[in-house]
Amino acid sequence: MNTPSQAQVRRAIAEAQTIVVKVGSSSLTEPSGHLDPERLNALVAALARVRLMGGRVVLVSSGAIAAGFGSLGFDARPTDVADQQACAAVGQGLLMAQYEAAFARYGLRVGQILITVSDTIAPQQYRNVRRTLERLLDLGAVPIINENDSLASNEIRFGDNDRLSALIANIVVADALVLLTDVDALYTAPPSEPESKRIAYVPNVEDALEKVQVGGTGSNVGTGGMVTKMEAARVAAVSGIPSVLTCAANAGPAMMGDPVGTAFAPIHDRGSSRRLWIGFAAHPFGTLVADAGAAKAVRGGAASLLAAGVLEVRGEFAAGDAVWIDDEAGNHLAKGLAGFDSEEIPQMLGRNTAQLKRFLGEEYAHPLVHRDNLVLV
Ligand SMILES: Nc1ncnc2c1ncn2[C@@H]1O[C@H](COP(=O)(O)OP(=O)(O)O)[C@@H](O)[C@H]1O
Ligand SMILES: N[C@@H](CCC(=O)OP(=O)(O)O)C(=O)O
Repeated sequence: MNTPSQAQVRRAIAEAQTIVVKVGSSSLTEPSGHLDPERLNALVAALARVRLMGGRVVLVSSGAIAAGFGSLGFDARPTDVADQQACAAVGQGLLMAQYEAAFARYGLRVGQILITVSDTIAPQQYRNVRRTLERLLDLGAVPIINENDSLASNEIRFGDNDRLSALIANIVVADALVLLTDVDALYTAPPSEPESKRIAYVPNVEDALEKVQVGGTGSNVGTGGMVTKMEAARVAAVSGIPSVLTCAANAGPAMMGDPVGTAFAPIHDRGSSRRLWIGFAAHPFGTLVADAGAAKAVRGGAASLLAAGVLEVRGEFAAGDAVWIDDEAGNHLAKGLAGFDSEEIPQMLGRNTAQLKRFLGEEYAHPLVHRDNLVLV
């Protein structure tokens, strides 16, 4: 696709029918671990305006831990996982109560959805998330999403909501992604560096990743810093979704297409949201090692991975979990959703469909990974 101009990208954002907005902890809370209702209300005013003009708005809001730790007696954001889980349990309720009241002033309803990483992996959960979001939007409500921090642990969590917001943008087939944080734009280096300069437009975020010096969080409540925001902008861009990054105070102008913050152009046409989901969200639990023929077929794009072409299975996974498909040299060829549990697979290896049917039964005469569930990497 041709690279659009900055004006075209800004216009696409202004005309977006469905828009996903992500706001970070530092934009909603005080360093003391309490909500800042004034800033939250100002954000809601900007979102309500878009909603009342007919836009479909999905809010991905961080801030549960940062809104909860103060009232539980912590001086700073706790680092212990159980403390974080407890703070999130308290803070998420406070956050939603404030959002509910703020949106109600505009006659708008909100609906809370809390997501864990495992919900983004399992196909059935993925479908549930999509269906609930679509129905909420059809009913005119504003879905408010956060990671389910009370059930997340360090080993398996998004941690920040930046990447989650890009995945949500895919699920709801958003026309734009807005990343709101505590800096007004992406800079050539962390803004604390005296030489850093604002970047108004990024035509190709993959190229920019090499040129921009990105750092971690600048606040004591945020987590991902600019690294995860760039990753979110990249996922959106390769999914065909334009994005804009700015501070929460600029939410209104950013959604109106004004030249604030940093705009990121889409770099591909829009793909199937399910495939993007597999490619970006699903964490592989194991590996299927393809022989040379199967590797060639998978690389070619349109083939399923058949048991006849698989040499080895590694790891423990259930049918529907994501797995790597590697060649014999250990290179990742693709990511896909397994059609069988890992323990069922060894008896299937090397057998063609007729043999699988004869020796193991009809239910085994299927690909290990169907081509509809497979994404090249
Ligand atoms: N190149 C950069 N341009 C802008 N900000 C950067 C850059 N590198 C690092 N940062 C830091 O990223 C921070 C925003 O990330 P974070 O604190 O995680 O915010 P949030 O809580 O909104 O997710 C900024 O405050 C800034 O200090
Ligand atoms: N889900 C967590 C988000 C953690 C976090 O700090 O995220 P962010 O502010 O987006 O970098 C929470 O609500 O506290």
